[in-house]
Amino acid sequence: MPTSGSRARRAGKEGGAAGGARPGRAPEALVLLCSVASAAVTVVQPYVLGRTLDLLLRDGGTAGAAGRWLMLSAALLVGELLLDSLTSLFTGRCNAAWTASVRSRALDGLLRAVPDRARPYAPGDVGTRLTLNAADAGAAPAARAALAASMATPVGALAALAVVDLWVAACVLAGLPALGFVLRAFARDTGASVGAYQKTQAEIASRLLEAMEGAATINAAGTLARERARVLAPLDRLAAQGRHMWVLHGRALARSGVLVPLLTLAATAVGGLRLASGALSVGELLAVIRYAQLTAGIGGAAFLLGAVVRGREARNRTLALARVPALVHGTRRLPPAGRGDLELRGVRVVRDGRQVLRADGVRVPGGATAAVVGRSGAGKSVLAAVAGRLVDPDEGQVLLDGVRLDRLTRDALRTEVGYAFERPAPAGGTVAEMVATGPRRVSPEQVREACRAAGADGFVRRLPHGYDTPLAEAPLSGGEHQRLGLARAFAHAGRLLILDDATSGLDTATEHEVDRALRRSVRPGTRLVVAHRPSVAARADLVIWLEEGEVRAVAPHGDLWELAGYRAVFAAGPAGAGQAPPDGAIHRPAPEGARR
Ligand SMILES: Nc1ncnc2c1ncn2[C@@H]1O[C@H](COP(=O)(O)OP(=O)(O)OP(=O)(O)O)[C@@H](O)[C@H]1O
Repeated sequence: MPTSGSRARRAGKEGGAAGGARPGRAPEALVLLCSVASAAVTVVQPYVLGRTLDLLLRDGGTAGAAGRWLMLSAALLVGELLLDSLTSLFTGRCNAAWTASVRSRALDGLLRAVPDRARPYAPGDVGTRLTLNAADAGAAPAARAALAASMATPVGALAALAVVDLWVAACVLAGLPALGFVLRAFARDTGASVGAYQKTQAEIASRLLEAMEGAATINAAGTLARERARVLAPLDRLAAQGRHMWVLHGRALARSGVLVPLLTLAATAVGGLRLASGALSVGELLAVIRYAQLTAGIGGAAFLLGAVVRGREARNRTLALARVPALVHGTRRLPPAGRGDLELRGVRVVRDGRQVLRADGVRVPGGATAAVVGRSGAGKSVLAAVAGRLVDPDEGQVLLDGVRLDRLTRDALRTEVGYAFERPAPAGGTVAEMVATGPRRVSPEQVREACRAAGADGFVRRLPHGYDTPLAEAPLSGGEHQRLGLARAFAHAGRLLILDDATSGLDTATEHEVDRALRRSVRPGTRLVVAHRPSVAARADLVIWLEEGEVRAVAPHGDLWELAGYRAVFAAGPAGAGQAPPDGAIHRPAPEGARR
């Protein structure tokens, strides 16, 4: 039997494969082909040039064979230029295709991830991985192809050198190990330093985003200077890491910069001696000097090697997001006539080794509204997350109309179980699109109806372009934003709707109106409402009362209000402290099966 861990890992892999199709080897192969062709032309050029010179010296500048070789030299130059242009074009396309692929795989994995598992990745860190790191990772395949091709020039030049003169070739070959050593040392040292640099970049981005999110608090507390210092604290480390990278680069370039002229000089000396002894012609001397330069040019690979190493580190960082474990969905559907009976059986959730929720035998009958109540940190959001399968419990099961949530298809789960949160994500470009975005197809009329039910229609119509106002241009308060989130949940309501603090920004009167509209105008079903106000609990059919992660009782608010411990929850609560429940609510009986 697969463990939940192995299933989650498999889902991560599946998730990673589903989005951002890999561009395949074609773009890389085109870069390689053009670079190798260009390298071949580069290798042929010195021979043709040397031959042309020898013919010109022999024929004294008269037309004929020398003229043809001259034309060939010119054609090779033009050909090299064209091939270099094509290499640039294909490199750009290859980089773009791989960057898009790596980025979408990472984003796809992140969006499918179990929220708890994605929590360690701070928003700024994710931003850096998806932008800078994804671009570096995307540049690696073309750099790898160019690196392979860059080897073709020195290897081809060395072979050509051996054909023209073995002595000069032996002299150049003797100096090559030193260059190889320089490159190897560079690749080894630069890998570690690039990884550290990328990590620090992400750290600064994370701190900056945190500061932007808490800008109002920072302003109010007058801690701007301290916050600036906190955000920029890793800057010195980043600068040191950057300097270290440049030192490594510089050292590799300097070493190869000394070695290359030395090698060329030695080759020129040996070639000169061979010319003096009559073993080489003037044109051949020209060719061997150029070949020695090209062979020693292997040092230039340091730059490409740097890009490949940087790309490898960046790819690991970016694709770590694609490997965040995701939920695995089953194959079952819900019974069509089900009313939304919800049951938590032996549920246990553990975080950091601590039990944060235990709920056994908790039932909410189909069509009932259950308020989840408890002090801050009691486990209300954890229960809400488990009840709609945003996360799986560590033990136990959650059943909807008798079917385990983890056995449902993704489609069945997301069309039949909806959520609204305290801070809804702004999906879609315009206000109407935000409300319409979801698992169901929603008409403009349904969007307006949902907005009316959520108490959003009035302020939306007062926006500059009404429902077509882009969200970025809509000056919305926290409560208005929340109402749009509610409208989206209402428009897509399935048989279970979970509101996790989704009305905390609404005044009591508006909240009451929304509740009435929810009962009248939204598809009927079971509701689970995380509540801080006694008025909300009083309107619910039953209350799930949590204390320190344990279900203390499941009963109507009226019954529970008799208990001092229950009343104390609201006395300590953030809103509605000390309010008495409306009379009518106290005596309302719980629906059948709701009591424990
Ligand atoms: N991913 C997590 N890692 C560690 N602890 C967690 C995690 N998620 C929740 N917890 C802990 O579980 C407990 C319950 O959290 P939960 O968010 O459900 O509280 P809550 O009742 O909704 O509180 P509030 O009313 O303040 O929102 C808290 O102590 C919280 O720190």
